[in-house]
Amino acid sequence: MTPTTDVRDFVVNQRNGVKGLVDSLTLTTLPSPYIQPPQERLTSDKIISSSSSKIPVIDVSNWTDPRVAREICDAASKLGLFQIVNHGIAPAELKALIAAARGFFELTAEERRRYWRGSSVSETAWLTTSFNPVKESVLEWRDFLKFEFLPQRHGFAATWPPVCKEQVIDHFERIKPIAKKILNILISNLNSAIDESNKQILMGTMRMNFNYYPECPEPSLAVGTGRHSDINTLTLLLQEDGVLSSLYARATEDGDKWINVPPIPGAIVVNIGDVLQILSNDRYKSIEHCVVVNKSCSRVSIPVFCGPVQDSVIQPLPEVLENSEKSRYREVVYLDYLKGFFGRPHDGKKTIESIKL
Ligand SMILES: O=C(O)CCC(=O)C(=O)O
Ligand SMILES: [Fe+2]
Repeated sequence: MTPTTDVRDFVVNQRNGVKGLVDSLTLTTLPSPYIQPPQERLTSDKIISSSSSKIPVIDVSNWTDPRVAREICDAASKLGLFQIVNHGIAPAELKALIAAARGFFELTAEERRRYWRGSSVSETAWLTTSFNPVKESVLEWRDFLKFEFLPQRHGFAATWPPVCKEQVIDHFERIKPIAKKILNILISNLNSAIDESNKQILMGTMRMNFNYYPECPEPSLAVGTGRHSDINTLTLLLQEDGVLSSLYARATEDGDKWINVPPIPGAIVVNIGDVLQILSNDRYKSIEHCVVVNKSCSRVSIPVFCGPVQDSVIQPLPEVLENSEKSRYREVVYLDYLKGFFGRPHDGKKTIESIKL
């Protein structure tokens, strides 16, 4: 990269990512394609202190304890986000996964580029930058590698990067039963059950991101991940320990106030996605969240997204509408919903709003 190279071209079209940008230049100011308009910056006046409002931390060491179900359903219907501890995945396994993600981003730009979206050597893993660079007027300060978990397809992971392949498969396998237990609790609380009619909607697909946020010369002007709610059913996110003040959740549905979701060693952040909000006809809330970047250190986060298969029809569960309650959403095929979300820049809860009746 030379001083005259166009930054957007270097990062996006030449497939270097923002990691490639920080590695090839000593940046002292934020390049203009990353400068967010003031309304998108998370300034301190928008942040609620964690002493006045807290993210629930739920001990799930005994899944059959009615307290666990109560706390999960309560958190899903209020904030739409909570953390779980004592979930059974060993801290050393989580650390190994974070190290594997860092290992991938420490490969050379040329090695990383082999996985770039559109020409990746793997059909089920691809790397890209920002969120939707074609549609975004301002880019997000993030690269991410996405994995699709297709255990029924022979050799689905054969071409995944060797530096992280084993850890990613292990993590999918460890997260799956935990996601299932949480979904079971949430769905039972709606007087329904996970069965043949809805299991492909609830967790027919599992995807994982390695999100990588490089150190940023002027973090207050940038965003790592812009405001959005996840569109799937349930997300289980691993944050890297020690990188504070990064993930923020909207504190109230109206108003521009945000609360930090602090990393707790060994914990997993769980958030409700749009599909669960729709299935429950608004009893559960998908939570808007965003990520702030850091001046002195990079950060890795690893969400696992459980969600519907593409041809699922998404609408409130029949049990929820039993007492002639009206559906608040028009039914939608998940593929169309995906296209709506991925077809525009991150924009809060615009996708779910677009199908509100
Ligand atoms: O980096 C994080 O903590 C959250 C990332 C996120 O919201 C996402 O990948 O959907
Ligand atoms: Fe998210």
